[in-house]
Amino acid sequence: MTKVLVSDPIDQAGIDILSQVAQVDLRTGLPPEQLREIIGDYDALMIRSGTTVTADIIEAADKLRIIGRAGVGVDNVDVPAATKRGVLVVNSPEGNTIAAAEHALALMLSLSRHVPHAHASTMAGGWDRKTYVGNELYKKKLGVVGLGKIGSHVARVATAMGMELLAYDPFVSPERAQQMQVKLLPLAELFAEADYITLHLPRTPDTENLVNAALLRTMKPTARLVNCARGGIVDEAALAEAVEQGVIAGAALDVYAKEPLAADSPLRTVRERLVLTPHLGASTTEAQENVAIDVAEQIRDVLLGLPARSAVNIPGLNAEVMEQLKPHLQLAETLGQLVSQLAGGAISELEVRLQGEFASHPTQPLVVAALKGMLSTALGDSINYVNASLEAKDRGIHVLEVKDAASRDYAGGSLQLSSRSSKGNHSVTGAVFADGELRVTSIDEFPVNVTPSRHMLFTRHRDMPGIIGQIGSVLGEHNVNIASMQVGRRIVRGDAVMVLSLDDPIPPSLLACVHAINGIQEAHPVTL
Ligand SMILES: NC(=O)c1ccc[n+]([C@@H]2O[C@H](COP(=O)([O-])OP(=O)(O)OC[C@H]3O[C@@H](n4cnc5c(N)ncnc54)[C@H](O)[C@@H]3O)[C@@H](O)[C@H]2O)c1
Ligand SMILES: O=C(O)CC[C@@H](O)C(=O)O
Repeated sequence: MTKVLVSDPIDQAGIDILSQVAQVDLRTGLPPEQLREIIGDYDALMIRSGTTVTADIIEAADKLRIIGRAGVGVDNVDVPAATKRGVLVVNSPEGNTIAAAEHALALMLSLSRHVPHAHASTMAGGWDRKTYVGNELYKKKLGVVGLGKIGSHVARVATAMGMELLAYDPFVSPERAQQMQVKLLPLAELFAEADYITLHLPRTPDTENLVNAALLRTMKPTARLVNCARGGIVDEAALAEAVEQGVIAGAALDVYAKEPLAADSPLRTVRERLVLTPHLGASTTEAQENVAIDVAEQIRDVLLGLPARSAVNIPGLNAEVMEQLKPHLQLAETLGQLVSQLAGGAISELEVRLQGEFASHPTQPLVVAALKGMLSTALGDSINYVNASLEAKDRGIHVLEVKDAASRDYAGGSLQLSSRSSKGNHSVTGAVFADGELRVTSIDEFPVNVTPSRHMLFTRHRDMPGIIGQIGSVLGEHNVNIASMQVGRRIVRGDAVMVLSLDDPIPPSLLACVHAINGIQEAHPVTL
């Protein structure tokens, strides 16, 4: 029975989707050691930000095929460890964009009009209209750090509110910024000029403690900071001090370096001008339904053997690409299996050559498929689209990608894989014909026209009378039935290759007899 563990609270709509294909166990708040103990039973894990999936947990996850993060950030998942183990990580890149953007705007308005503090004072019996005089956002400068999905929505709404938009995002083009009526500035200038600063960038080694004491000191004393992105981007102790001492006019945080926020965090001692929420950015009914459906559908699809649309650890290979390139990926995988079985040993270099029309397809998915096929000969089912590139790298396999658009061999182009190993070099070429059929079109540069089949035998031999008959007789003596046969040669009575499609696997004793035939130079059984 396929089993999915849901270890954080998710919307029922997600549970309903998962229940179509699996037994769903909802067990929230598990301590890490307990999660480690039970994870081995599960095929899929669905989480929000509450569960941290460490390398240790992934190590114990013997059956796990997919981790689904119902949200954007996957910083609570050890993605490299998952990749290494061949576990797919998927997220919901857009399901909570609006929710997070609106929370950042809510925090900005809370700061400018002192809403939380005025509320607390009124609830405590007060009627204080002097202390809580605010400021308008209208005509103020808003600095957006990280102009991605959430930052862009904040920018659009803030523009409509009459704010002047500044932004810092090293990956956004001046054209895009101009289109959004946003002035791109270096980070230091943005911090010095803005009246409000809102952070919408990921936490990475580059952005950790980006907003530190020194940067906070460059802000205007009237300026305010909002972080609804990720904890750890702001130095919390430095921020508490800057707000307390009036270095800046206020700050609002939704996310923290360590969550839940420690009881003794210096942030909890700041009584005024600081607004804290407990990671509520994505907590709207709408966003929770969106992300639960988005991620549950991907888990369901992957458990059914279909591709995921938002895979974090297979760059460039989403469901759309996989559907479009399906026969081409199958060809790359098949050629990968063929070349590794022809090589018969550890391959040190693989050249992936996209010829003619093939060169118009994205290279990366085809390379991954070729590596998956190639490595599956030795590693079996443990190799997949997730870990193929990493495994190849770990094994020191040098991968070369060549695009030769000028080649005109087949209408749809062709794909050639060439391997180098201590036992010699081999190459196989294949094409996808108009009917979607795969063909092997050359082996070691000898032209053939072979439809790949489950059991095959490849020989390299002298082109001389009688040799084909002898091979046929040996197969017959071993009760191995030939389904089809192809011979390829470049010159008469020179070297030749033969490809036999067989109905049965080749026993080792048969292979020894084939090798013993006079004129046979190489014989390789292939199983696809
Ligand atoms: N508080 C919440 O509940 C909540 C909810 C959703 C998302 N988030 C967080 O919000 C952040 C943004 O999410 P998104 O969906 O907009 O992501 P996104 O990928 O669409 O945008 C991120 C932007 O940050 C930019 N960026 C990367 N490094 C940068 C750097 N060093 N300096 C400046 N910009 C940089 C990128 O170019 C990109 O444009 C993420 O950290 C995400 O985890 C928080
Ligand atoms: O799960 C949550 O509520 C937070 C999600 C949010 O931080 C995200 O990165 O999508």
